[in-house]
Amino acid sequence: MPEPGAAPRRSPQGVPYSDLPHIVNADGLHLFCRYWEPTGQPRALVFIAHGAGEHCGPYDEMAQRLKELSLLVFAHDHVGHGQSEGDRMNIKDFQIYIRDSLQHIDLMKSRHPDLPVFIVGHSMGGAISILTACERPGDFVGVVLIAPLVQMNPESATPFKVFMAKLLNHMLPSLTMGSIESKWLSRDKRQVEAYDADELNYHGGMRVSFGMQLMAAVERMQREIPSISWPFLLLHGDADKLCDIRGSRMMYDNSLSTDKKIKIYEGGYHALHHDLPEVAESVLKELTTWITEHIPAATSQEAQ
Ligand SMILES: O=C1N[C@]2(CO1)C[C@H](C(=O)N1CCC(COc3ccc(F)cc3Cl)CC1)C2
Repeated sequence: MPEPGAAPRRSPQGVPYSDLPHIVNADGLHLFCRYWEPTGQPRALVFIAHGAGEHCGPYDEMAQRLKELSLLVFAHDHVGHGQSEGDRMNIKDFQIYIRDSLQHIDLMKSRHPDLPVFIVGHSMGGAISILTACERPGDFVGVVLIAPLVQMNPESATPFKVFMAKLLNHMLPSLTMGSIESKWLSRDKRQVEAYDADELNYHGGMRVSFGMQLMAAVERMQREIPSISWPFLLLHGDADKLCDIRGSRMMYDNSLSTDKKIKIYEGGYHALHHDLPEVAESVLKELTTWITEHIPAATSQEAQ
């Protein structure tokens, strides 16, 4: 409980967290949460991990489709994103995103101990999803990855640029590099315009220190992927300029998982779930079908 008489903690947009669904992370930061709860008995829990600079609001359509299938969907804005506290798109350790995701997942599991759990992650949220599932390999029935950040884009991360980023990180960690070029998110101009107009997205430059945390996460995934054995679905566009498709191909080829599927979208841009309408619809169908097919059949006592 807050100190008596203390000013209420407010979101970056000035809304008291007492008026918003939220959790408080291990560092005392308030994270804004969203929940999509089906009317009847839920069949599974689905955690959605959003990407860098965005927030969990744009996943509403996806979450509604999952809710219609009696799945209980939940998400939060990562530290420093959207309506959560924290320096905008800045993190001292990528592990914080994973720790917070596990905190929220554990909270929902405590409320629904008998439900299977899935994770859906996009881009940096895909990296968070992969590393979260690696920390708890037995906890998740399946992981769905939409254009996950697995490998650096070799054009933008040449050895020279990586060397310079590491050097700059020691000298000027708060120096900003370029911002996320929204034109590469989607071939649908309306989606790009919506992204650019969304004030909950971060449109500033990416700090060198944040880039370093992303690189560290990429290096950690390279080490973890050969021991991955949990089920996953990979969806990636082959015209993705923000997260190279070679990362998804490498994960598919080098993981131990026997239950894995990769679907490549010819000409698809980065945010496939917000790409051309026919692609976005296909992604929703692939994702909802894969998840429902992976919900374990009810055991005899559950069926009664
Ligand atoms: O619909 C959506 N998708 C979003 C936004 O809105 C795209 C964004 C997202 O998460 N990424 C796209 C950019 C990428 C940059 O990567 C780096 C940059 C510097 C560096 F030094 C090392 C790396 Cl790895 C990270 C992943 C989420």
